[in-house]
Amino acid sequence: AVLANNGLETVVWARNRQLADEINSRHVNERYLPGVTLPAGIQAVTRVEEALCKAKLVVVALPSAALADGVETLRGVADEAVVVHAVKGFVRPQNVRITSYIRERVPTVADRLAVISGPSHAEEVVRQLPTTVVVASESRVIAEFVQDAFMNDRFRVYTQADVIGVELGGALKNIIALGVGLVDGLALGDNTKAALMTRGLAEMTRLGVALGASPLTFSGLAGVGDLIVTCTSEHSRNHRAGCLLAQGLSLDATLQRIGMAVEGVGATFAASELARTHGIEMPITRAIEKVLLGELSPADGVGLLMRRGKNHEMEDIGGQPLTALWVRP
Ligand SMILES: NC(=O)C1=CN([C@@H]2O[C@H](COP(=O)(O)OP(=O)(O)OC[C@H]3O[C@@H](n4cnc5c(N)ncnc54)[C@H](O)[C@@H]3O)[C@@H](O)[C@H]2O)C=CC1
Ligand SMILES: O=C(CO)COP(=O)(O)O
Repeated sequence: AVLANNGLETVVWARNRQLADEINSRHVNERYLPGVTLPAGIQAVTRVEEALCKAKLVVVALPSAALADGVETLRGVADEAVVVHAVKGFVRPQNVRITSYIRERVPTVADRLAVISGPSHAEEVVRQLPTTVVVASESRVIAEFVQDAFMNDRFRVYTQADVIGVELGGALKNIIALGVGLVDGLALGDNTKAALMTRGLAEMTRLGVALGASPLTFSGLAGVGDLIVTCTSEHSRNHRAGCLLAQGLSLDATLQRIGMAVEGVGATFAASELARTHGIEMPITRAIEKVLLGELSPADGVGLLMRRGKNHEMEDIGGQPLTALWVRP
C-alpha cells in the first residue's frame, strides 16, 4: 500500500485465487485487513513469476517458517532488481538470519539485499498513520534506493548499515512481546511489564553483540522502537499469544486461535540455542522457552526470574564495564 500510494506500479503475489480476485475487483483483503480499502493501484497475481519478472524492487514478506519454501523463487528476480525483506524471525532449525539464508540459497541476489524493520503494525501502516522504520543494507546505494521507494510524509524511512542488528532486533523483540503478553495475561501490572521490556532489551543486545551487531542499533527503531510497539499494541500477535498462554490455552490451541504468524515462538527456540552456542546469558528467553515447552507455568517463570542471584545492571551488556565508574570500594 505504501509503494502504491507513492505511485509505483505494485504487484502482490497471493497464492489464493479468491483473495487475488478480492484485491483486484474490490480492493480489499478482508481476512488480514478487515475494514480497509487498499489503493486501487495494487494488482494481485497468483503466479509468483508474474510478480517477479519485471520488478525493480522485490519485497519479501513471508513468515520466517515459509522462507525455506519460498526462497528459491527469488532465482526469478530480474537482473539488477533489489530484494528487501520484512521478515522478523530466524530460519529454523539452522537458526540463521534471513539475509544470510537468502544469500546462501540465491547467491545471484547477494549484493542487492536489504532489510526493512521497525515499529510498523500493518493495520496502522495501511491506514496511513504516521510510521517510522529503518532500512539496512551493506550497500548505501541499495539502502537509499529502498528508502526512496517507500518514503512519504506518512511513512518515514531511515537508513542503517548494521544489517545484523536490524534483523536481530526485529526477530528478538517478538520473544519479549510474548513474555509481556504472559505477564499481562497474569495481570501482574505495569512495573513487571517495564522490567521485562528493559531487561529483555538487555539480553537482546547481549546476544546481538555476540552475533556481530552494534549495541547502538538496539536503541534504535529496529530495537527499542519495535520492542515498545510489539509489547504494547493491541495489534501484536505475539503479545496476544502470550496472553492466551497465560490464560491456560495450549501452545497449539493458541497458534490456531491467532491464525497468523507468531514469530516469537520459533525465535525463542532459535535465540535460546544461539545463546547456548555462544555462551550468552538469556534468562528471560530461557524462562519463556520452558513455558512454551510446558515445563514451567507462566507464574513460576516470573518467580524464577525474580529469584535470580544479585547482578550489576549494565556490566553484562558489553563495552566498557560500568563497574569502572565506582570511585569508592
Ligand atoms: N503484520 C505486521 O504488522 C508485520 C509483520 N512483519 C513480519 O512479516 C512477516 C510476515 O508476517 P505477516 O504478513 O504479518 O503474517 P501473516 O500470518 O499475517 O501472513 C502471512 C502470509 O504469508 C502467506 N504464506 C504462508 N506460508 C506461505 C508459503 N509457504 N508460501 C507463500 N506464502 C505463504 C500466508 O498465506 C499469508 O498471506 C513476519 O516475519 C512478520 O514478523 C513485519 C512488520 C510488520
Ligand atoms: O513486528 C510487528 C510490528 O512492528 C508485528 O508484530 P506481531 O507479529 O507481534 O503482530
